[in-house]
Amino acid sequence: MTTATPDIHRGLAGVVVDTTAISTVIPETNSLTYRGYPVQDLAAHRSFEEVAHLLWYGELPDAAQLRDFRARESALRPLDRTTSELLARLPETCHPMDVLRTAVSFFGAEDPTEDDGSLAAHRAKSLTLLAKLPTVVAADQRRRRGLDPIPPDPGLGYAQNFFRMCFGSVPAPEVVRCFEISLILYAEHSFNASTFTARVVTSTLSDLYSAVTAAIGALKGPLHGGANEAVMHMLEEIDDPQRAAEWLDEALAAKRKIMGFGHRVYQHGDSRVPLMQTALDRLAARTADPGTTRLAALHTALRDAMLTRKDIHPNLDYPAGLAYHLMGFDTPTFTPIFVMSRITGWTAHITEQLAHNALIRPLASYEGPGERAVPGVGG
Ligand SMILES: CC(=O)SCCNC(=O)CCNC(=O)[C@H](O)C(C)(C)COP(=O)(O)OP(=O)(O)OC[C@H]1O[C@@H](n2cnc3c(N)ncnc32)[C@H](O)[C@@H]1OP(=O)(O)O
Ligand SMILES: O=C([O-])CC(=O)C(=O)O
Repeated sequence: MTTATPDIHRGLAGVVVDTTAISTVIPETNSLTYRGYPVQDLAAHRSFEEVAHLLWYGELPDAAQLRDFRARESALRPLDRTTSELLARLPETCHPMDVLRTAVSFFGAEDPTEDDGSLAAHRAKSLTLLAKLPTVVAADQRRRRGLDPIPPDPGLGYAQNFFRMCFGSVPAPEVVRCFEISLILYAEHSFNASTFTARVVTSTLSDLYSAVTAAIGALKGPLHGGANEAVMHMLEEIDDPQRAAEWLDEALAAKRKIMGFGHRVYQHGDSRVPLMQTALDRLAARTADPGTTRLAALHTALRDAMLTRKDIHPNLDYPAGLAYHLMGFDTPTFTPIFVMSRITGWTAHITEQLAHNALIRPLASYEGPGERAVPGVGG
């Protein structure tokens, strides 16, 4: 008897596994919409809080809804003492993504409604994570700099408060705006690896904290969210704009993946890059510092060389990585900032998965040894 060889979809490339009403990526036109709205228009004209509301509730908030959303979010920002003490005890040798993963896992252990799968409970947990994650990220960056945490300020917006908790002050509005644009662009991207991870965990009817903890693990990798940090390490390694092309030739000859380039879904450029690049250019233009000018020149030179040699375009991590550096964040803080944003998309997907759940469990084509006897067993 012959059995037909099944089609293998390694990496699930091109496989449509479910429907979603949250966002759509249209690779043919390089476009991305959240609940139908073009992400570029949202990023240019709306706040991150408004976009979070849109992703969770399906509509942009009116003025009263936004006031209520902001009040509830800002009230949830402080960490309790136990969490602060626990996180302060984690080794500084671990990556800040490990701290964040541990924090979410601990929030789950502390939450008395952990097993309440209602929509209201899910929304409350999602808001709690949105509010508390920046407090964790900022405290961890300060700890690594030998500084005490700065408590959240409920009078400040999400982005402004994060800057204040990190650095003790809020930068110029153009800098905050650039950061907010990055948060909006990072918020949601359909069935990417970390979101799909969250959906897989949710599909077993596990809890929201477990799904988010797993998603953080998936985002950490350099082929996914970890690339925004890897971009900065790469720029530091190349160092000189004049060396960009030569470095690239050597890296490609060595079969290295060039961080911040390429995308599973977009073949002709990431829809979010032009807006983020413009925001980055504005940020770089704010200073005459020679180090910034050099980094910006190197960033452009590497992008141009990659396009000439491979016709592979930058993804969002390429401009976002350098933008976060210019804003003053430490490189290991970049991917945790991505988490602070993508938590909105993850939790929207967790809710959607639960609303029409099917256990996610694909098949594999076996290619190991044929059936054989365990030594010493049988005749
Ligand atoms: C927010 C995000 O998560 S966006 C993604 C962030 N990740 C990165 O920037 C890491 C670098 N990029 C990559 O590794 C890839 O482009 C991915 C993982 C993002 C997408 O990968 P896939 O869809 O699986 O495509 P795959 O890796 O098979 O690439 C297809 C071809 O383009 C090449 N390619 C794609 N991206 C790159 C890159 N960044 N550097 C060098 N070559 C690349 C591959 O080597 C491959 O060439 P081949 O057919 O000659 O073997
Ligand atoms: O969609 C993907 O594969 C990666 C991702 O999360 C993004 O680009 O924002």
